[in-house]
Amino acid sequence: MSATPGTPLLTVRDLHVDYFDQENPVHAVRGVDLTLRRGETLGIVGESGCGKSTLVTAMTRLERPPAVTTAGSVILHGHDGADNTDILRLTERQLAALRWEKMAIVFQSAMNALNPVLRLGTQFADVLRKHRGLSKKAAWERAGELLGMVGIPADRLRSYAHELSGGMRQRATIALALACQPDLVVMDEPTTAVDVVMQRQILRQVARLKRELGFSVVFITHDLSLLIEIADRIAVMYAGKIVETGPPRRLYEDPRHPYTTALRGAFPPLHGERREITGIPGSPPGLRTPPPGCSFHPRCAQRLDACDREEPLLLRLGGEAGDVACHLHRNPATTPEAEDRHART
Ligand SMILES: Nc1ncnc2c1ncn2[C@@H]1O[C@H](COP(=O)(O)OP(=O)(O)OP(=O)(O)O)[C@@H](O)[C@H]1O
Repeated sequence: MSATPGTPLLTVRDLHVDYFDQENPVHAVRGVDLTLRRGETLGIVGESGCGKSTLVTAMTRLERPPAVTTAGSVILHGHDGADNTDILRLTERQLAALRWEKMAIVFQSAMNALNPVLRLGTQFADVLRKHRGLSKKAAWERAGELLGMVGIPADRLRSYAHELSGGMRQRATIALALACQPDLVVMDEPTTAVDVVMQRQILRQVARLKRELGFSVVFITHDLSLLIEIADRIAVMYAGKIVETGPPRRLYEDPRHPYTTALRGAFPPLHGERREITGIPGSPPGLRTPPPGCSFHPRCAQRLDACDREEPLLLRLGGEAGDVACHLHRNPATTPEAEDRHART
């Protein structure tokens, strides 16, 4: 983990994931491009059903049938750009070597991540012995330190998951994810099952650990206000596509995509002035047959003639401002990925 902060850690290109559960599949991820830099927190936000979980499970090869990754690449960059690995091309054995050590995932429900019939210490020790080659005694000691990092006393190592509070369980899964000091920690709605006070405490702990240990985070939520507080960069996802990216401040003060504006209105800011909360009319489209053109057009108050016919490309806004895919913003310079895609179609 000594590589330079700010260099790319993960590059996702043109990722497509379908659920083949019926003759007409669900196109849950439809050509996603993303770059995660070392040491950064990238937030992915969107309403339920926009494809966030499908995206991160495909990126980490944790997707389950009937999900199939049909195209794309997910490059994990080695230190200083060397040893690039396409995660989608790895064998199960190669993947097993990456899991925990390079990337770990924290799911929404800690109960799913922790084994109910094993003591916490046994679960931590299993991972540490397998991936770190520690002796049983050293593994239990290290497990105690890891729990300590998230504010859980080491004597809880003897507890079973059901004996812990919801907040403690979630913090324990975060500690477990950090056991082998991975470069990447994916967090899929890690704080939805806990109350707001615990949520803040957990997020503060994650931010502190990230500063100390230097890992990168991909953080998924439907709450844009939360990401404004914790993310270095945000990607807004709608109907299986990234429709806007940018730094939190720009996205909050000057959202360009009408969907981002709608999401901002749907969640109260955690700090600052109080605003009226406005719901987003309608609901995200079914992804077996996504709407033509811009997928948001049926719900968009600002739609133009082209919106139900032409699909807007993700265009660069310039500098560090990010990208947007919306016909209201046709002028920004085309991204290299968009040009490349254009040339191929
Ligand atoms: N096992 C499955 N079989 C068929 N379709 C699925 C399956 N799982 C998810 N989908 C569909 O894939 C699309 C994306 O779902 P996904 O769970 O990735 O969205 P999400 O943004 O993570 O939502 P949430 O916040 O509710 O988890 C949705 O249309 C959903 O109905």
